Amino acid sequence: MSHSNPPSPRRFTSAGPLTGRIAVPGDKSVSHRSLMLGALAVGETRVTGLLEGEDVLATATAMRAMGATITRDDDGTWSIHGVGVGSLLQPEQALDMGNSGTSTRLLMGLVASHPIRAVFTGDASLSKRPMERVIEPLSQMGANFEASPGGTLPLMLRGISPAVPLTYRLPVASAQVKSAILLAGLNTAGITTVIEPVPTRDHSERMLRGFGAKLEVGEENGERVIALHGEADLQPQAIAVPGDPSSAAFFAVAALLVPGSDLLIENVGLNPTRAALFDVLRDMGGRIDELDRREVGGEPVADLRVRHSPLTGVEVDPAVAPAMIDEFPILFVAAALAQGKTTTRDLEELRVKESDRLAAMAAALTLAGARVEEYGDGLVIEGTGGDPLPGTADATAIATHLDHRIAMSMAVAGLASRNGVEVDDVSPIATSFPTFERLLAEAGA
Ligand SMILES: O=C(O)C1=C[C@@H](OP(=O)(O)O)[C@@H](O)[C@H](O)C1
Ligand SMILES: C=C(OP(=O)(O)O)C(=O)O
Repeated sequence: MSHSNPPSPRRFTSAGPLTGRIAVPGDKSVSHRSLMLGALAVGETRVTGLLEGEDVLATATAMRAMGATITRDDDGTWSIHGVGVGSLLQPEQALDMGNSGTSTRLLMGLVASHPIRAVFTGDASLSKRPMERVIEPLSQMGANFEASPGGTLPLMLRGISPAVPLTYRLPVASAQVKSAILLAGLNTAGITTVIEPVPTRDHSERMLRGFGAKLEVGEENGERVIALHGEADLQPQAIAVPGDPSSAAFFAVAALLVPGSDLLIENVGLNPTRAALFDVLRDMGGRIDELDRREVGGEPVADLRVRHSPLTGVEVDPAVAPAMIDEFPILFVAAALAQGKTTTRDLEELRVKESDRLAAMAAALTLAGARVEEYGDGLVIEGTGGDPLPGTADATAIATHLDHRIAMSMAVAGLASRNGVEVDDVSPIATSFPTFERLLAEAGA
């Protein structure tokens, strides 16, 4: 789980166009939440299309350690027998969260309002990420923390029951912080309220309602107000997880960049709080058509037909950033091959993901021959106008810093390069998209 294995370097080179149809694995955010909410419902929740990536498997292991029975049938359907809100057991060993920020922060919320103690550990990347953003509101609800200096993992959390309901205005746009508080609110008498000045992905709200929690979403002074009624009774569900738009993003950009490509990506989740990358790519001139729009598991989905297109640089509106927060690394690759300049700003949050994604992508694209300027809060990229990037020299490899999205973004850059791009370690890709390389091969790249 924690990537102690030796790194697996890989060179990605231009091959043929991407064609045919592929299906990307299930959405990571929805998969985590299916396991967590299933573990809190009494009875059997069944989940199809669950992402079987390391991050989600870390959540499954943690929920088992706290009492849920979680199994996988031969046909790939997952079954979760939950313990009920308020009945999580104290885990006997430390919860190893691997590389996963979502597992860590959301589970901290769950533990916070149960009378149990849990130790959270993670890999070298996760151990640098800020946890103070959840420690602060969960402490206000009554939980007690012993964290490493700077509010990082490893940390010990002592939950409390009854916890105190909280009204909390998010100081950073973060679905993980919002979700941690709402999950803590499930076992807290009274109403727990989160105020979001900037809307973030709303899977928690949709799924909490789907599981039968009483949750109201309103608007006050232009801010979203989410109120959860505590001591909830969750009902088991049948969940079909839509394909992950954050995974589809790599194939969409690859197909736009590689001449001759015409690729169908099936069953892509297009929740408006997630899908802004596809709008930005269309603004850049990308031919991305939505076919057969429908609903899967309470989320809008469509098949995406993506054709090679000349792209033009754009100024990305900071207001759309939360709806494409994980897609900036791959957008930067698209920008590196567009005609003219792409400007991004207000992206400080990218510095506290699995890596500092502004610094990592600026260094990586520069090494591959792109023209990139790094600022405190964003990148400005002058594209090649469609010419392939030079690529990396034989003895140099892109540093991925245990960050799956840097590895996959630079793999796509390799497909659109003259000499190929060497990535120092592809093993982190298994955290969110274990079938990435197989699907690249299937699509002909
Ligand atoms: O709630 C979630 O499932 C996620 C929220 C986002 O993180 P932040 O809340 O830190 O922005 C995102 O980057 C992450 O991949 C998944
Ligand atoms: C930021 C990400 O995930 P997490 O925060 O769960 O590690 C991501 O998948 O890009």
